[in-house]
Amino acid sequence: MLGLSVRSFVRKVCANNAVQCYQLKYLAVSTRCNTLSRLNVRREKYTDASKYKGGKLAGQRQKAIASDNDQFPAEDDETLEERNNRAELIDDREYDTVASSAMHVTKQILNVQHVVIIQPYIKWGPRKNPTKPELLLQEAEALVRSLPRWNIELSMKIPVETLDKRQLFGSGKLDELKNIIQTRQESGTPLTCVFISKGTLTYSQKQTLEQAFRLPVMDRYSVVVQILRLHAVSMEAKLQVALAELPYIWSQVKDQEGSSKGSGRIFLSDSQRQMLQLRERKLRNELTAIRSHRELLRNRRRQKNFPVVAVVGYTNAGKTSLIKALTEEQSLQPRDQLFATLDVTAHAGLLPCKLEVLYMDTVGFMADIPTGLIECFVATLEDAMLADVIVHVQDMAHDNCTEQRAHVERTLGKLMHNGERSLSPERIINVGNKIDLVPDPTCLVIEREGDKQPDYGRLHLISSQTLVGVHELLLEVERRVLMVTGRQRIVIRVPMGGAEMAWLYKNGAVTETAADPDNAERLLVNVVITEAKLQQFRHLFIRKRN
Ligand SMILES: Nc1nc2c(ncn2[C@@H]2O[C@H](COP(=O)(O)OP(=O)(O)OP(=O)(O)O)[C@@H](O)[C@H]2O)c(=O)[nH]1
Ligand SMILES: [Mg+2]
Repeated sequence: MLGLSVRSFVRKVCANNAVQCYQLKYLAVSTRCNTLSRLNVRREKYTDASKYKGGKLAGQRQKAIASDNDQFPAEDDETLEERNNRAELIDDREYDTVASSAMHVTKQILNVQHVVIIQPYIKWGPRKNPTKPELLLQEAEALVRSLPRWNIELSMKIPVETLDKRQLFGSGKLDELKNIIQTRQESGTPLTCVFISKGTLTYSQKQTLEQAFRLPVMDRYSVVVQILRLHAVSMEAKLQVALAELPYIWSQVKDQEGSSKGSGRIFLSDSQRQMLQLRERKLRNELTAIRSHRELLRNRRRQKNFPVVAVVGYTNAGKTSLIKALTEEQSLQPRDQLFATLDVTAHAGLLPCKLEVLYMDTVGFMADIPTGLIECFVATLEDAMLADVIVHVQDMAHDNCTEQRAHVERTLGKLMHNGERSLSPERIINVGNKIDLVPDPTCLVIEREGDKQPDYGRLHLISSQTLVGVHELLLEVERRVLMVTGRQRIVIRVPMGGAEMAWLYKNGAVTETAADPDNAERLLVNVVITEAKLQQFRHLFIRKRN
Protein backbone atom coordinates (compact mmCIF):
# COMPACT_ATOMS: atom_id res chain seq x y z
CA MET A 1 0.00 0.00 0.00
CA LEU A 2 2.87 2.30 0.85
CA GLY A 3 4.48 1.57 -2.46
CA LEU A 4 1.32 2.38 -4.33
CA SER A 5 0.87 5.73 -2.67
CA VAL A 6 4.47 6.66 -3.44
CA ARG A 7 4.03 5.61 -7.04
CA SER A 8 1.00 7.79 -7.36
CA PHE A 9 3.00 10.69 -5.89
CA VAL A 10 5.78 10.21 -8.40
CA ARG A 11 3.26 9.82 -11.22
CA LYS A 12 1.68 13.08 -10.23
CA VAL A 13 5.00 14.89 -10.16
CA CYS A 14 6.65 13.33 -13.14
CA ALA A 15 3.67 13.50 -15.45
CA ASN A 16 4.60 11.55 -18.59
CA ASN A 17 8.06 10.36 -17.68
CA ALA A 18 8.82 6.69 -17.55
CA VAL A 19 9.35 5.74 -13.97
CA GLN A 20 10.96 2.59 -12.81
CA CYS A 21 9.63 1.41 -9.52
CA TYR A 22 10.66 -1.03 -6.94
CA GLN A 23 9.17 -1.72 -3.61
CA LEU A 24 11.34 -1.87 -0.53
CA LYS A 25 8.58 -1.98 1.99
CA TYR A 26 9.78 1.24 3.57
CA LEU A 27 11.93 2.49 0.75
CA ALA A 28 10.03 3.37 -2.31
CA VAL A 29 10.43 4.39 -5.88
CA SER A 30 13.44 4.48 -8.13
CA THR A 31 13.40 6.88 -11.01
CA ARG A 32 16.36 6.74 -13.32
CA CYS A 33 17.15 10.43 -13.67
CA ASN A 34 15.38 12.67 -16.15
CA THR A 35 12.26 13.05 -14.05
CA LEU A 36 11.75 15.40 -11.16
CA SER A 37 14.82 17.29 -12.29
CA ARG A 38 12.64 18.97 -14.89
CA LEU A 39 10.77 20.65 -12.14
CA ASN A 40 13.89 22.32 -10.97
CA VAL A 41 16.41 22.55 -13.74
CA ARG A 42 17.79 25.97 -12.96
CA ARG A 43 21.56 26.05 -13.16
CA GLU A 44 23.07 27.28 -9.96
CA LYS A 45 26.24 29.11 -9.36
CA TYR A 46 28.25 27.10 -6.94
CA THR A 47 31.21 29.11 -5.96
CA ASP A 48 29.54 32.08 -4.40
CA ALA A 49 30.69 31.95 -0.79
CA SER A 50 27.60 33.82 0.38
CA LYS A 51 25.57 30.75 -0.51
CA TYR A 52 27.31 28.72 2.10
CA LYS A 53 26.77 30.93 5.05
CA GLY A 54 25.61 28.70 7.86
CA GLY A 55 25.74 25.58 5.70
CA LYS A 56 28.29 23.31 7.33
CA LEU A 57 28.29 20.73 4.59
CA ALA A 58 28.48 23.32 1.88
CA GLY A 59 31.40 24.96 3.67
CA GLN A 60 33.24 21.65 3.72
CA ARG A 61 32.63 21.23 0.01
CA GLN A 62 34.07 24.62 -0.75
CA LYS A 63 37.11 23.74 1.31
CA ALA A 64 37.61 20.53 -0.62
CA ILE A 65 37.50 22.43 -3.86
CA ALA A 66 39.72 25.19 -2.63
CA SER A 67 42.36 22.72 -1.49
CA ASP A 68 42.33 21.17 -4.96
CA ASN A 69 43.11 24.44 -6.59
CA ASP A 70 45.72 25.55 -4.13
CA GLN A 71 49.15 26.01 -5.47
CA PHE A 72 51.20 23.12 -4.27
CA PRO A 73 51.86 22.72 -1.45
CA ALA A 74 49.23 24.49 0.56
CA GLU A 75 50.74 27.63 2.02
CA ASP A 76 50.72 26.40 5.57
CA ASP A 77 52.25 23.01 4.65
CA GLU A 78 55.20 24.62 2.92
CA THR A 79 58.29 25.61 4.86
CA LEU A 80 60.13 28.81 4.04
CA GLU A 81 63.13 26.74 2.98
CA GLU A 82 61.05 24.68 0.54
CA ARG A 83 59.57 27.82 -0.90
CA ASN A 84 63.02 29.40 -1.34
CA ASN A 85 64.41 26.23 -2.94
CA ARG A 86 61.65 26.20 -5.50
CA ALA A 87 61.99 29.90 -6.22
CA GLU A 88 65.74 29.44 -6.71
CA LEU A 89 65.12 26.65 -9.18
CA ILE A 90 62.93 28.94 -11.24
CA ASP A 91 65.22 31.98 -10.93
CA ASP A 92 68.64 30.62 -11.70
CA ARG A 93 70.92 33.04 -13.60
CA GLU A 94 73.47 30.44 -14.62
CA TYR A 95 70.71 28.35 -16.14
CA ASP A 96 69.15 31.35 -17.86
CA THR A 97 72.39 32.04 -19.75
CA VAL A 98 72.46 28.50 -21.12
CA ALA A 99 68.72 28.50 -21.90
CA SER A 100 68.75 31.77 -23.75
CA SER A 101 71.60 30.72 -26.03
CA ALA A 102 70.05 27.33 -26.79
CA MET A 103 66.43 28.40 -27.17
CA HIS A 104 66.47 32.18 -27.56
CA VAL A 105 63.98 32.31 -24.71
CA THR A 106 64.50 35.12 -22.28
CA LYS A 107 63.04 36.30 -19.02
CA GLN A 108 61.90 39.40 -20.93
CA ILE A 109 59.02 37.60 -22.58
CA LEU A 110 57.09 40.82 -22.59
CA ASN A 111 59.67 42.63 -24.72
CA VAL A 112 58.44 43.70 -28.13
CA GLN A 113 59.36 41.33 -30.97
CA HIS A 114 58.87 41.80 -34.71
CA VAL A 115 58.49 38.32 -36.09
CA VAL A 116 58.83 36.71 -39.52
CA ILE A 117 56.87 33.44 -39.63
CA ILE A 118 57.95 30.75 -42.06
CA GLN A 119 55.78 27.64 -42.26
CA PRO A 120 57.60 24.83 -44.09
CA TYR A 121 55.41 22.02 -45.46
CA ILE A 122 56.00 18.87 -47.46
CA LYS A 123 54.10 19.19 -50.69
CA TRP A 124 54.51 15.75 -52.24
CA GLY A 125 55.25 12.13 -51.34
CA PRO A 126 54.34 9.82 -48.48
CA ARG A 127 55.39 12.33 -45.80
CA LYS A 128 53.12 15.05 -47.16
CA ASN A 129 51.37 16.98 -44.36
CA PRO A 130 47.77 15.78 -43.84
CA THR A 131 46.82 19.35 -42.86
CA LYS A 132 46.55 22.12 -45.46
CA PRO A 133 49.55 24.51 -45.35
CA GLU A 134 47.21 27.52 -44.89
CA LEU A 135 45.89 25.93 -41.68
CA LEU A 136 49.39 25.14 -40.46
CA LEU A 137 50.32 28.77 -41.04
CA GLN A 138 47.18 29.95 -39.22
CA GLU A 139 48.19 27.87 -36.19
CA ALA A 140 51.73 29.29 -36.31
CA GLU A 141 50.26 32.80 -36.34
CA ALA A 142 47.98 31.95 -33.41
CA LEU A 143 51.04 30.80 -31.44
CA VAL A 144 52.79 34.13 -32.03
CA ARG A 145 49.64 36.10 -31.21
CA SER A 146 49.52 34.30 -27.84
CA LEU A 147 52.54 36.38 -26.83
CA PRO A 148 51.17 39.85 -26.12
CA ARG A 149 53.91 42.05 -27.56
CA TRP A 150 54.97 39.90 -30.46
CA ASN A 151 53.99 41.39 -33.81
CA ILE A 152 53.74 39.42 -37.02
CA GLU A 153 55.53 41.43 -39.71
CA LEU A 154 55.67 38.82 -42.41
CA SER A 155 54.28 35.31 -42.76
CA MET A 156 54.84 32.79 -45.53
CA LYS A 157 54.44 29.08 -46.25
CA ILE A 158 57.31 27.40 -48.07
CA PRO A 159 57.22 23.93 -49.72
CA VAL A 160 60.16 21.65 -48.85
CA GLU A 161 61.12 18.11 -49.87
CA THR A 162 61.69 16.95 -46.32
CA LEU A 163 61.91 18.53 -42.88
CA ASP A 164 64.95 16.48 -41.87
CA LYS A 165 67.64 17.70 -44.24
CA ARG A 166 70.66 19.39 -42.74
CA GLN A 167 69.63 22.47 -44.67
CA LEU A 168 65.91 22.87 -44.34
CA PHE A 169 65.62 24.94 -47.53
CA GLY A 170 67.54 24.39 -50.77
CA SER A 171 70.10 27.11 -51.58
CA GLY A 172 67.84 28.79 -54.18
CA LYS A 173 64.93 28.98 -51.74
CA LEU A 174 67.19 30.18 -48.95
CA ASP A 175 68.49 33.05 -51.12
CA GLU A 176 64.92 33.95 -52.01
CA LEU A 177 63.92 34.08 -48.32
CA LYS A 178 67.05 36.04 -47.45
CA ASN A 179 66.19 38.63 -50.10
CA ILE A 180 62.59 38.95 -48.91
CA ILE A 181 63.76 39.54 -45.34
CA GLN A 182 66.47 41.98 -46.39
CA THR A 183 64.08 43.99 -48.57
CA ARG A 184 61.65 44.23 -45.66
CA GLN A 185 64.40 45.47 -43.36
CA GLU A 186 65.61 48.00 -45.91
CA SER A 187 62.10 49.35 -46.26
CA GLY A 188 62.20 50.15 -42.53
CA THR A 189 60.47 47.16 -40.87
CA PRO A 190 62.42 46.39 -37.70
CA LEU A 191 62.56 42.56 -37.79
CA THR A 192 63.86 40.93 -34.59
CA CYS A 193 63.44 37.17 -35.07
CA VAL A 194 62.39 34.43 -37.47
CA PHE A 195 59.96 31.73 -36.33
CA ILE A 196 60.28 28.53 -38.35
CA SER A 197 57.10 26.61 -37.55
CA LYS A 198 58.62 23.14 -37.26
CA GLY A 199 58.54 21.11 -33.99
CA THR A 200 62.29 21.21 -33.34
CA LEU A 201 65.02 22.50 -35.62
CA THR A 202 68.35 20.71 -35.40
CA TYR A 203 71.28 22.80 -34.30
CA SER A 204 72.77 22.85 -37.80
CA GLN A 205 69.45 23.78 -39.44
CA LYS A 206 69.18 26.66 -37.03
CA GLN A 207 72.77 27.74 -37.50
CA THR A 208 72.48 27.83 -41.32
CA LEU A 209 69.30 29.88 -41.13
CA GLU A 210 70.69 32.32 -38.57
CA GLN A 211 73.76 32.90 -40.67
CA ALA A 212 71.61 33.56 -43.74
CA PHE A 213 69.00 35.79 -42.11
CA ARG A 214 71.30 37.45 -39.53
CA LEU A 215 68.46 37.12 -37.04
CA PRO A 216 67.77 34.75 -34.15
CA VAL A 217 65.76 31.73 -35.34
CA MET A 218 63.15 29.99 -33.18
CA ASP A 219 61.21 26.77 -33.69
CA ARG A 220 57.81 25.69 -32.31
CA TYR A 221 59.41 24.20 -29.23
CA SER A 222 61.03 27.47 -28.18
CA VAL A 223 57.95 29.58 -29.02
CA VAL A 224 55.70 27.24 -27.05
CA VAL A 225 58.15 27.39 -24.13
CA GLN A 226 57.81 31.21 -24.18
CA ILE A 227 54.02 30.90 -24.05
CA LEU A 228 54.16 28.31 -21.28
CA ARG A 229 56.55 30.52 -19.26
CA LEU A 230 54.14 33.41 -19.65
CA HIS A 231 51.05 31.43 -18.65
CA ALA A 232 52.54 29.33 -15.83
CA VAL A 233 51.02 30.71 -12.66
CA SER A 234 51.31 28.03 -10.02
CA MET A 235 54.64 26.73 -8.78
CA GLU A 236 53.74 23.32 -10.22
CA ALA A 237 53.25 24.72 -13.72
CA LYS A 238 56.47 26.74 -13.45
CA LEU A 239 58.47 23.67 -12.42
CA GLN A 240 56.90 21.68 -15.22
CA VAL A 241 57.82 24.28 -17.82
CA ALA A 242 61.37 24.40 -16.41
CA LEU A 243 61.65 20.62 -16.78
CA ALA A 244 60.18 20.77 -20.28
CA GLU A 245 63.05 23.02 -21.40
CA LEU A 246 65.86 20.61 -20.53
CA PRO A 247 65.44 17.93 -23.23
CA TYR A 248 65.52 20.70 -25.84
CA ILE A 249 68.77 22.15 -24.50
CA TRP A 250 70.40 18.72 -24.41
CA SER A 251 69.23 17.96 -27.96
CA GLN A 252 70.77 21.22 -29.23
CA VAL A 253 74.06 20.48 -27.45
CA LYS A 254 74.12 16.94 -28.86
CA ASP A 255 73.32 18.16 -32.38
CA GLN A 256 76.10 20.66 -32.15
CA GLU A 257 78.63 18.06 -30.97
CA GLY A 258 77.73 15.87 -33.94
CA SER A 259 78.03 18.81 -36.30
CA SER A 260 81.42 19.24 -38.03
CA LYS A 261 81.23 23.02 -37.99
CA GLY A 262 80.07 23.68 -34.44
CA SER A 263 80.94 27.27 -33.67
CA GLY A 264 80.84 26.71 -29.91
CA ARG A 265 77.97 29.13 -29.38
CA ILE A 266 76.23 26.79 -26.97
CA PHE A 267 79.27 24.83 -25.92
CA LEU A 268 78.74 23.69 -22.34
CA SER A 269 81.51 23.61 -19.79
CA ASP A 270 81.68 20.67 -17.39
CA SER A 271 80.25 22.78 -14.60
CA GLN A 272 77.33 23.86 -16.82
CA ARG A 273 76.60 20.23 -17.68
CA GLN A 274 76.65 19.36 -14.00
CA MET A 275 74.38 22.30 -13.29
CA LEU A 276 71.86 21.04 -15.88
CA GLN A 277 72.00 17.49 -14.53
CA LEU A 278 71.53 18.67 -10.96
CA ARG A 279 68.69 20.96 -12.03
CA GLU A 280 66.92 18.08 -13.74
CA ARG A 281 67.22 15.91 -10.60
CA LYS A 282 65.89 18.68 -8.37
CA LEU A 283 63.00 19.47 -10.69
CA ARG A 284 62.03 15.80 -10.90
CA ASN A 285 62.15 15.49 -7.10
CA GLU A 286 59.93 18.53 -6.65
CA LEU A 287 57.48 17.26 -9.23
CA THR A 288 57.39 13.82 -7.63
CA ALA A 289 56.42 15.53 -4.39
CA ILE A 290 53.69 17.39 -6.27
CA ARG A 291 52.43 14.17 -7.81
CA SER A 292 52.05 12.54 -4.42
CA HIS A 293 50.24 15.63 -3.20
CA ARG A 294 47.89 15.33 -6.18
CA GLU A 295 47.31 11.69 -5.31
CA LEU A 296 46.39 12.79 -1.82
CA LEU A 297 43.92 15.33 -3.15
CA ARG A 298 42.48 12.75 -5.49
CA ASN A 299 41.93 10.34 -2.64
CA ARG A 300 40.33 13.09 -0.58
CA ARG A 301 38.02 13.82 -3.48
CA ARG A 302 37.16 10.13 -3.80
CA GLN A 303 36.34 9.99 -0.11
CA LYS A 304 34.06 12.96 -0.50
CA ASN A 305 32.45 11.10 -3.32
CA PHE A 306 32.22 13.98 -5.77
CA PRO A 307 31.70 12.76 -9.31
CA VAL A 308 34.42 14.29 -11.49
CA VAL A 309 33.91 15.56 -15.03
CA ALA A 310 37.12 16.38 -16.92
CA VAL A 311 36.90 18.90 -19.74
CA VAL A 312 39.56 18.23 -22.37
CA GLY A 313 40.24 19.33 -25.94
CA TYR A 314 42.51 21.09 -28.39
CA THR A 315 43.99 24.35 -27.16
CA ASN A 316 41.61 27.32 -27.58
CA ALA A 317 38.59 25.05 -28.24
CA GLY A 318 36.70 26.69 -25.38
CA LYS A 319 37.23 24.37 -22.39
CA THR A 320 37.49 27.13 -19.81
CA SER A 321 34.53 28.95 -21.42
CA LEU A 322 32.40 25.81 -21.22
CA ILE A 323 33.18 25.31 -17.53
CA LYS A 324 32.33 28.95 -16.95
CA ALA A 325 28.99 28.42 -18.74
CA LEU A 326 28.24 25.24 -16.76
CA THR A 327 29.16 26.62 -13.36
CA GLU A 328 28.63 30.36 -13.87
CA GLU A 329 31.91 30.89 -12.06
CA GLN A 330 32.87 34.49 -12.75
CA SER A 331 36.51 34.12 -11.75
CA LEU A 332 37.21 31.94 -14.79
CA GLN A 333 38.88 33.93 -17.56
CA PRO A 334 38.75 32.42 -21.04
CA ARG A 335 41.39 34.02 -23.29
CA ASP A 336 41.95 33.99 -27.00
CA GLN A 337 45.44 32.59 -26.55
CA LEU A 338 46.94 29.17 -27.02
CA PHE A 339 47.83 27.32 -23.82
CA ALA A 340 45.98 29.88 -21.69
CA THR A 341 45.25 27.19 -19.10
CA LEU A 342 48.31 25.44 -17.71
CA ASP A 343 47.05 24.21 -14.38
CA VAL A 344 44.42 21.58 -13.86
CA THR A 345 41.84 23.29 -11.69
CA ALA A 346 38.62 21.99 -10.16
CA HIS A 347 35.35 23.93 -10.30
CA ALA A 348 32.20 22.89 -8.50
CA GLY A 349 28.94 22.74 -10.38
CA LEU A 350 25.44 21.56 -9.78
CA LEU A 351 23.61 19.16 -12.06
CA PRO A 352 19.89 19.71 -12.65
CA CYS A 353 19.15 16.90 -10.15
CA LYS A 354 21.15 18.98 -7.63
CA LEU A 355 24.01 16.53 -7.48
CA GLU A 356 27.34 18.32 -7.11
CA VAL A 357 30.11 17.54 -9.54
CA LEU A 358 33.65 18.81 -9.99
CA TYR A 359 34.61 20.03 -13.44
CA MET A 360 38.35 19.79 -14.12
CA ASP A 361 39.80 22.37 -16.49
CA THR A 362 42.84 20.98 -18.29
CA VAL A 363 45.83 21.92 -20.44
CA GLY A 364 44.94 21.99 -24.15
CA PHE A 365 46.38 19.60 -26.71
CA MET A 366 48.27 20.69 -29.81
CA ALA A 367 49.67 18.81 -32.80
CA ASP A 368 53.35 18.98 -33.76
CA ILE A 369 54.51 19.69 -30.24
CA PRO A 370 57.51 17.50 -29.41
CA THR A 371 56.59 14.77 -26.96
CA GLY A 372 59.26 15.88 -24.48
CA LEU A 373 57.48 19.18 -24.10
CA ILE A 374 54.02 17.89 -23.40
CA GLU A 375 55.18 14.87 -21.37
CA CYS A 376 55.85 17.16 -18.44
CA PHE A 377 52.21 18.16 -18.37
CA VAL A 378 50.98 14.60 -18.44
CA ALA A 379 51.03 14.49 -14.66
CA THR A 380 48.45 17.24 -14.60
CA LEU A 381 46.33 15.33 -17.09
CA GLU A 382 46.37 12.21 -14.93
CA ASP A 383 43.57 13.63 -12.82
CA ALA A 384 41.55 14.20 -15.94
CA MET A 385 42.05 10.65 -17.11
CA LEU A 386 40.70 9.30 -13.83
CA ALA A 387 37.54 11.39 -14.08
CA ASP A 388 34.16 9.67 -14.18
CA VAL A 389 33.12 11.46 -17.36
CA ILE A 390 35.30 13.19 -19.96
CA VAL A 391 33.87 16.06 -22.00
CA HIS A 392 35.80 16.52 -25.25
CA VAL A 393 35.29 20.11 -26.45
CA GLN A 394 35.81 20.80 -30.16
CA ASP A 395 35.93 24.14 -31.92
CA MET A 396 33.36 23.74 -34.72
CA ALA A 397 34.30 27.10 -36.19
CA HIS A 398 37.92 26.08 -36.75
CA ASP A 399 38.82 25.07 -40.30
CA ASN A 400 40.95 22.26 -38.95
CA CYS A 401 38.33 20.90 -36.56
CA THR A 402 38.42 17.30 -37.86
CA GLU A 403 42.20 17.04 -37.56
CA GLN A 404 42.13 18.61 -34.10
CA ARG A 405 39.50 16.13 -32.96
CA ALA A 406 41.54 13.20 -34.31
CA HIS A 407 44.67 14.50 -32.59
CA VAL A 408 42.95 14.78 -29.21
CA GLU A 409 41.40 11.32 -29.57
CA ARG A 410 44.78 9.79 -30.43
CA THR A 411 46.46 11.50 -27.48
CA LEU A 412 43.65 10.53 -25.09
CA GLY A 413 43.89 6.95 -26.31
CA LYS A 414 47.62 6.93 -25.53
CA LEU A 415 47.14 8.49 -22.10
CA MET A 416 44.42 6.02 -21.23
CA HIS A 417 46.59 3.16 -22.41
CA ASN A 418 49.12 4.07 -19.71
CA GLY A 419 46.49 4.83 -17.10
CA GLU A 420 44.23 2.98 -14.73
CA ARG A 421 40.91 3.47 -16.52
CA SER A 422 39.84 2.42 -19.98
CA LEU A 423 38.41 4.94 -22.43
CA SER A 424 34.95 3.37 -22.65
CA PRO A 425 32.57 5.31 -24.91
CA GLU A 426 29.98 5.94 -22.18
CA ARG A 427 32.59 8.02 -20.33
CA ILE A 428 33.08 10.44 -23.22
CA ILE A 429 30.77 13.26 -24.26
CA ASN A 430 31.65 14.96 -27.55
CA VAL A 431 30.83 18.65 -27.60
CA GLY A 432 30.90 20.85 -30.71
CA ASN A 433 31.49 24.37 -29.36
CA LYS A 434 31.34 27.87 -30.95
CA ILE A 435 28.34 27.09 -33.17
CA ASP A 436 27.43 30.77 -32.97
CA LEU A 437 30.33 31.26 -35.40
CA VAL A 438 29.13 28.57 -37.82
CA PRO A 439 26.71 29.90 -40.47
CA ASP A 440 24.66 26.70 -40.73
CA PRO A 441 25.16 24.44 -37.69
CA THR A 442 22.66 21.83 -38.97
CA CYS A 443 25.26 20.73 -41.58
CA LEU A 444 27.48 19.67 -38.72
CA VAL A 445 24.87 17.27 -37.39
CA ILE A 446 24.22 15.71 -40.79
CA GLU A 447 27.93 15.22 -41.30
CA ARG A 448 28.31 13.50 -37.95
CA GLU A 449 25.26 11.27 -38.44
CA GLY A 450 26.88 10.15 -41.67
CA ASP A 451 29.74 8.79 -39.56
CA LYS A 452 27.29 6.16 -38.25
CA GLN A 453 28.70 6.59 -34.78
CA PRO A 454 27.00 4.92 -31.84
CA ASP A 455 24.80 7.17 -29.76
CA TYR A 456 27.64 7.77 -27.28
CA GLY A 457 29.70 9.41 -30.05
CA ARG A 458 26.91 11.95 -30.72
CA LEU A 459 28.11 15.49 -31.03
CA HIS A 460 26.36 17.98 -28.72
CA LEU A 461 26.33 21.31 -30.49
CA ILE A 462 26.62 24.30 -28.20
CA SER A 463 27.91 27.82 -27.86
CA SER A 464 29.60 28.58 -24.56
CA GLN A 465 29.21 32.23 -25.39
CA THR A 466 25.51 32.48 -26.28
CA LEU A 467 24.70 29.43 -24.07
CA VAL A 468 22.75 27.74 -26.89
CA GLY A 469 22.63 24.00 -26.16
CA VAL A 470 24.38 24.34 -22.79
CA HIS A 471 21.36 23.27 -20.77
CA GLU A 472 20.79 20.18 -22.95
CA LEU A 473 24.45 19.37 -22.50
CA LEU A 474 24.06 19.68 -18.74
CA LEU A 475 21.26 17.10 -18.85
CA GLU A 476 23.51 14.78 -20.84
CA VAL A 477 26.33 15.26 -18.31
CA GLU A 478 23.85 14.34 -15.60
CA ARG A 479 22.69 11.22 -17.46
CA ARG A 480 26.27 10.02 -17.97
CA VAL A 481 27.42 10.85 -14.43
CA LEU A 482 24.53 8.89 -12.93
CA MET A 483 25.14 5.98 -15.29
CA VAL A 484 28.91 5.78 -14.89
CA THR A 485 28.96 6.25 -11.11
CA GLY A 486 26.06 3.83 -10.55
CA ARG A 487 23.90 6.51 -8.97
CA GLN A 488 20.15 6.49 -9.20
CA ARG A 489 17.30 8.77 -8.34
CA ILE A 490 14.84 7.37 -5.92
CA VAL A 491 12.03 8.59 -3.70
CA ILE A 492 12.27 7.43 -0.11
CA ARG A 493 9.58 7.75 2.53
CA VAL A 494 11.08 8.72 5.90
CA PRO A 495 9.72 9.80 9.29
CA MET A 496 9.56 13.55 9.68
CA GLY A 497 12.46 14.87 11.80
CA GLY A 498 14.07 11.42 12.00
CA ALA A 499 17.73 10.41 11.71
CA GLU A 500 17.00 9.07 8.22
CA MET A 501 16.60 12.54 6.80
CA ALA A 502 19.91 13.82 8.18
CA TRP A 503 21.63 10.65 6.93
CA LEU A 504 20.27 11.14 3.41
CA TYR A 505 21.41 14.76 3.32
CA LYS A 506 24.87 13.65 4.32
CA ASN A 507 25.24 10.65 2.05
CA GLY A 508 23.26 11.51 -1.04
CA ALA A 509 22.07 14.53 -2.97
CA VAL A 510 18.58 15.41 -1.78
CA THR A 511 16.81 17.10 -4.65
CA GLU A 512 13.33 17.57 -3.28
CA THR A 513 11.19 16.87 -0.24
CA ALA A 514 7.41 16.81 -0.02
CA ALA A 515 4.86 15.94 2.64
CA ASP A 516 3.45 12.46 2.21
CA PRO A 517 -0.22 12.91 1.24
CA ASP A 518 -1.07 9.57 2.92
CA ASN A 519 0.75 10.11 6.19
CA ALA A 520 1.22 13.46 7.90
CA GLU A 521 4.18 12.14 9.92
CA ARG A 522 6.20 11.18 6.89
CA LEU A 523 8.14 12.91 4.17
CA LEU A 524 8.81 11.83 0.61
CA VAL A 525 12.46 12.54 -0.15
CA ASN A 526 13.78 12.57 -3.68
CA VAL A 527 17.47 11.67 -3.53
CA VAL A 528 20.33 10.81 -5.90
CA ILE A 529 22.34 8.05 -4.28
CA THR A 530 24.83 5.30 -5.08
CA GLU A 531 23.86 1.64 -4.80
CA ALA A 532 26.38 1.16 -1.98
CA LYS A 533 24.88 4.02 0.05
CA LEU A 534 21.40 2.71 -0.62
CA GLN A 535 22.41 -0.66 0.82
CA GLN A 536 23.84 1.15 3.82
CA PHE A 537 20.55 3.00 4.27
CA ARG A 538 18.61 -0.25 4.11
CA HIS A 539 20.96 -1.81 6.61
CA LEU A 540 20.84 1.10 9.02
CA PHE A 541 17.19 2.00 8.95
CA ILE A 542 15.05 -0.65 7.31
CA ARG A 543 16.42 -3.82 8.84
CA LYS A 544 16.56 -2.10 12.22
CA ARG A 545 12.87 -1.39 12.03
CA ASN A 546 12.01 -4.92 10.93
N1 LIG B 1 32.24 32.97 -30.44
C1 LIG B 1 32.57 32.10 -29.50
N2 LIG B 1 33.76 32.19 -28.89
C2 LIG B 1 34.06 31.28 -27.93
C3 LIG B 1 33.15 30.25 -27.55
N3 LIG B 1 33.74 29.52 -26.58
C4 LIG B 1 34.96 30.06 -26.36
N4 LIG B 1 35.15 31.13 -27.17
C5 LIG B 1 36.35 32.00 -27.24
O1 LIG B 1 37.47 31.18 -27.61
C6 LIG B 1 38.66 31.63 -26.95
C7 LIG B 1 39.29 30.50 -26.18
O2 LIG B 1 38.44 30.14 -25.12
P1 LIG B 1 38.97 29.36 -23.84
O3 LIG B 1 37.77 28.95 -23.07
O4 LIG B 1 40.04 30.11 -23.14
O5 LIG B 1 39.63 28.08 -24.56
P2 LIG B 1 40.46 26.90 -23.87
O6 LIG B 1 40.12 25.63 -24.61
O7 LIG B 1 40.26 26.89 -22.42
O8 LIG B 1 41.94 27.35 -24.26
P3 LIG B 1 43.35 26.90 -23.59
O9 LIG B 1 43.22 26.95 -22.12
O10 LIG B 1 44.30 27.91 -24.13
O11 LIG B 1 43.67 25.53 -24.12
C8 LIG B 1 38.22 32.81 -26.04
O12 LIG B 1 38.47 34.00 -26.73
C9 LIG B 1 36.72 32.59 -25.88
O13 LIG B 1 36.01 33.77 -25.63
C10 LIG B 1 31.88 30.19 -28.22
O14 LIG B 1 31.03 29.34 -27.99
N5 LIG B 1 31.66 31.14 -29.19
MG1 LIG C 1 41.57 27.17 -20.86
